[in-house]
Amino acid sequence: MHRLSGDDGSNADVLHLTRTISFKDGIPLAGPGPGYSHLRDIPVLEKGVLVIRVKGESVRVPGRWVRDVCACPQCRNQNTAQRQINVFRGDISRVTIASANVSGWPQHITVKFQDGHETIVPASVIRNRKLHHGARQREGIVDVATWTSEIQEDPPTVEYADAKAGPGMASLLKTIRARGFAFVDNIPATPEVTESLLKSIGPIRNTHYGAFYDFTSDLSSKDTAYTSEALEVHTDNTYFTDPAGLQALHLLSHTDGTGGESCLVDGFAAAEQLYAQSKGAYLRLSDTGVYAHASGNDGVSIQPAQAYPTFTHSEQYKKLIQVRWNNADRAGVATRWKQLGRWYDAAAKFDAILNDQRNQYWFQLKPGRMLLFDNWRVLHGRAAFTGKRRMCGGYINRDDFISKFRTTNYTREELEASTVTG
Ligand SMILES: C[N+](C)(C)CCCC[C@H](N)C(=O)O
Ligand SMILES: O=C(O)CCC(=O)C(=O)O
Repeated sequence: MHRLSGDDGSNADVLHLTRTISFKDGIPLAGPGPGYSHLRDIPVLEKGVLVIRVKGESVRVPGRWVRDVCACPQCRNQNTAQRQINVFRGDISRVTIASANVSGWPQHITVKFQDGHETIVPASVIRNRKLHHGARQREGIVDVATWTSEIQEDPPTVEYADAKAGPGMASLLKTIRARGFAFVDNIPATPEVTESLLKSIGPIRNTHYGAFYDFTSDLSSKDTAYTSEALEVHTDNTYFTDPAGLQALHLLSHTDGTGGESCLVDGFAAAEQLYAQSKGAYLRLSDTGVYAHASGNDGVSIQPAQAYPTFTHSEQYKKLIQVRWNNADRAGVATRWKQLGRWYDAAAKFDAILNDQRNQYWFQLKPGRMLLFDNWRVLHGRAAFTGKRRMCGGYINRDDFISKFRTTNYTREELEASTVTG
């Protein structure tokens, strides 16, 4: 068991995600037992809190969880299956349950919130909340310089003419390692040149969106990126076991309309702020796995190999190496019922930091200025827009990104010294 100091200073046992795998006849039997298949008792409402009985124990269900899992058209995009609400802020974060209708049990319960919103919670959703249960060269470590909105004064920028190869490419990738992103200026505003530059860094990852992407708001892929809606800041690919390391966005055109401004937040800076604000919350987001999904496209139902925490640390260097955060694509929190409320409290703190304008860098992308950012660190979002907006770019694997950084910034001897003996 991994003991955490809870926000209220209490010792909270948080089941560490490392599972005990016992081998029987060579067949690995992994993980904890079945979910709440024994959930027979009808949930009851006690003073506005839904209470279920699990293994004879009364468990309080966080109201935010009930709303968070609401699958009605208002709360969940019926085309993309993505969440369209944010239970961490605003009125919705404070709503309590007014009544619960259990006439549909054991199939479902219908919960009515104080704001009048009704949520049908299938019993399967409750049951299925199973307990899911060396060197600097080698890792391409550089001194990380975190930033907040002041980065707008002097955003990291490299000229395309320099970035194409050699020292310019080394400088571009070192800048991204240190700051989390860089603009490539005066790049020809064509998909061909954009793709070529990306390929000079590493292979473009092929996903269910295709490889090099050139998209607009036509829902050609069932994801809200393919709409004209606002996107709150997020990291991409939280539904992949291995989210892309680099993401490129190059606006090719935007006609007959306005909006679509881009926003970046340094996830490492936000994590630092959370740690300073509440170590308990930071640790909670470091030790609680979160599932994510990509389910909109026909024939696509992607989930990561396991639930990964919001903050991942290098076991070797005890450094924060990855931030994973996507409110729309989140699919479930792998923790006990009794810890769920604390996760939501910690997540709400982190969401507030991300949503603090002092941490947000807003700018308008334009043709000829490509954005390249570290998708393991920097969150990105956009404002809603009107008109025709065409964006292109691509994903590059984390390992390919670090590989190119290393091979352009270190000599072969340094690399061999750190790779073989580090
Ligand atoms: C970049 N491209 C437009 C191809 C896909 C965007 C996918 C966005 C997805 N919700 C995620 O967060 O990963
Ligand atoms: O359209 C944009 O500006 C960004 C879309 C987005 O967030 C993404 O492609 O991941």
